[in-house]
Amino acid sequence: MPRFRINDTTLRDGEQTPGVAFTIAEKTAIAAALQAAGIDEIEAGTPAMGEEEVAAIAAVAHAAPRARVAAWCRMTESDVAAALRAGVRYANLSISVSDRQIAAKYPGGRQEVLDRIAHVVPLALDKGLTVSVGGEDSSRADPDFLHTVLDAIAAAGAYRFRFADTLGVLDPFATEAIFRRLRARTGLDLEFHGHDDLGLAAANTLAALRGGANHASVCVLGLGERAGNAALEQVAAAIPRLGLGCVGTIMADLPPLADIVAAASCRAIPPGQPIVGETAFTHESGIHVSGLLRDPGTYEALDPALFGRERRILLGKHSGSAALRDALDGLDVPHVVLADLLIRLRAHAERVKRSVTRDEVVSLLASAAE
Ligand SMILES: CC(=O)SCCNC(=O)CCNC(=O)[C@H](O)C(C)(C)COP(=O)(O)OP(=O)(O)OC[C@H]1O[C@@H](n2cnc3c(N)ncnc32)[C@H](O)[C@@H]1OP(=O)(O)O
Ligand SMILES: O=C(O)CCC(=O)C(=O)O
Repeated sequence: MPRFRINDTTLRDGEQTPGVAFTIAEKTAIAAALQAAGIDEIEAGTPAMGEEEVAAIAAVAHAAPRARVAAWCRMTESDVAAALRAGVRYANLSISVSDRQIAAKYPGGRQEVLDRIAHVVPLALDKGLTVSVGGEDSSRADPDFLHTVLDAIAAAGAYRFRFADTLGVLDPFATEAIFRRLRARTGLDLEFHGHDDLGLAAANTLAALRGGANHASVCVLGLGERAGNAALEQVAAAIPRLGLGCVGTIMADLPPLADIVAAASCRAIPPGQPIVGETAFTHESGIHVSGLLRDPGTYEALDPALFGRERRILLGKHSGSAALRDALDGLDVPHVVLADLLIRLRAHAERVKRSVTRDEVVSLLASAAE
């Protein structure tokens, strides 16, 4: 079973979510929760943003001494110098690799990209940093040039290449094929960083792992630039569930971690958010509940207890008689009354537009008897 590394970038790409801005106290609280949840690497921020951010990254490293705390840097000497001021031991040095971005950023074109890698990576290594190189816009890069970049990174002494689907334009089939080619080309560690513009970030991340990546770059709750990144909790839960491999993540710590991040980012967790949403383990439909009451495995792919959560069965418009009987346990309700009660329950649920409580059902039962 391969052991995949879960690298969280909530404090860097997650904070790039429009409108999200963490204080140092929030950053350190998130970092401590990430470490407690067994997250392998924490990308703590962008030191080039200034001395406040440098201090925040230093505080994160202090708050999570057991995780690998990394700084995100552009492929420049000055960004590396800023990372060193933050006192981190790991740096993710990023450079654009698609011709579209290269043309807009680097007057020296592809050669400048290769020259920067050859110059800045050894300089960072000399200063004691462990270096991963991020290829911005890798998904739109010329595959042959990407291979040249991989060779340049390996020659310069970095240990990992981060393939970024910066614009979120990949699908899982293409992603797996790309990673099979990259894996065949290089002995470097490979990381996938996916964006969710098409809602495929988590699926693409899993496809990259299938294809040969051994690191997943993710954000709690799928925060991140624009539509966000792959959600940490989805990727970490899916890897063992799908039999792809194992992770060091402590699943029961994911819901409290999500609560901390939601509060710090002033964003409510959508009720149906996988793993951590309020209704992620809640059932209403009659057919499901009838099956669940006999065997939870009939309609449950993930055991809520694994995530420190509980299964809930709620009454509503789609309830059936098994759910009603279960809710009214202890009350002897004849079959015909139950059938009438179901009709009343459906009408009531439509009126109130929410789940219906047991007390309300008992009142409906009483009014039926009048
Ligand atoms: C896809 C991603 O998520 S990439 C990460 C995005 N993250 C951020 O932007 C973090 C927040 N950013 C900031 O605070 C600022 O943009 C800073 C501090 C990094 C830079 O600020 P400024 O110096 O004012 O530059 P500005 O933001 O206008 O432009 C970015 C500069 O970085 C250059 N650049 C962009 N990517 C890279 C790279 N990977 N390597 C080297 N240089 C780069 C751009 O070409 C531009 O250079 P120029 O100033 O010579 O034109
Ligand atoms: O190059 C990297 O480290 C990735 C940067 C990023 O966030 C992206 O390209 O989406």
